[in-house]
Amino acid sequence: MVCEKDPLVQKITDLYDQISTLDSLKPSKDVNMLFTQLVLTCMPPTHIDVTKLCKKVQQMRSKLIRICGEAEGLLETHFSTIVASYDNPLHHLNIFPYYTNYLKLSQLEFNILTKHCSNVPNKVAFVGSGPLPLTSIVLASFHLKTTSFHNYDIDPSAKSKALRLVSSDPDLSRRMFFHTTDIMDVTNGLKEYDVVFLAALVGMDKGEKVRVVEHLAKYMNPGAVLMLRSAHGARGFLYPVVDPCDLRGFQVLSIVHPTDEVINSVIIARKFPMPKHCSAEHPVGPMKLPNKCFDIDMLNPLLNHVNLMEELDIEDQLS
Ligand SMILES: C[S@@+](CC[C@H](N)C(=O)[O-])C[C@H]1O[C@@H](n2cnc3c(N)ncnc32)[C@H](O)[C@@H]1O
Repeated sequence: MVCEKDPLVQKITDLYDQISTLDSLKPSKDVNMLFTQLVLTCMPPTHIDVTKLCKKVQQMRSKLIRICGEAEGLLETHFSTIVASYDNPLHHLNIFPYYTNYLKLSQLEFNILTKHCSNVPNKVAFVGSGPLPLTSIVLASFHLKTTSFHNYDIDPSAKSKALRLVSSDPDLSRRMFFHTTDIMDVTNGLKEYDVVFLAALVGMDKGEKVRVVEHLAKYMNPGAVLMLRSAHGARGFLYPVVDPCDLRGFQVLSIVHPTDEVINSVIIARKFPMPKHCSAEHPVGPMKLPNKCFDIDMLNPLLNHVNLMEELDIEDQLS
């Protein structure tokens, strides 16, 4: 059990106390300084397992994740507006301070996707795309150049802001679509996608995340791929952690934990083909191989020498 006496937890708690008393979470010198300190504190690999926190620290973590989510939304809105003020917004994405992080995260997600999928996806959904849909833009621009991207966001302002970024680009304006809706209200439309990305901030606690995943399991096409963003170690104080056991209805193929400035872990899973004895209401549980398969490879050369830990690829185990 990890409690508040742990030195790392004490440091995170101290930063939480300062951040939670800020008048506003909008980007400013103080906000940027505190969140930079928080990210640098949570980034290094650590012994901490956020599923084993004492009640008091768990409560602080839940509040901190929501605060980080709100601040991230405000940061993306702030920079989306600045980038959109240029004639060719897509040539100015590097104004966003975490643009290179998204380049690396999208490269990693593309490498993982191509490792498990032989065909180039025709249609991809990104759930929780936000006012600055960098993942869709980077994947569409550099990696999946014939794929169409359907971006879903519950926030009405996200669509109008995102459209201002891509509408001046002849290629992306034809391949990028934006929908304002709660993903829980999208049903049979989910069947159209070869790949669904689920943003880290959709489902802010375990219960919410599981409900979203179960909804996707119910309506996604059998055999379609789900790419989820999670967190590992102390990074679990910044983002919700997705446990393979939460992925009922999916076969978990690989889990990758970057150890550099790419904060999110990446999980790739495939929706089971619907067995005869199951129905959409009662999806089959995840095929989770015994834990002995979940060895940690410090560096997997197949993934372009990105600094990461990879939990062994399940499909290799099955072959
Ligand atoms: C701020 S963006 C940040 C995306 C971030 N890069 C990530 O990977 O999570 C997260 C977006 O998810 C959206 N969102 C949260 N819950 C949602 C839901 N149930 N359906 C659709 N969008 C949702 C929020 O409105 C927000 O704009």
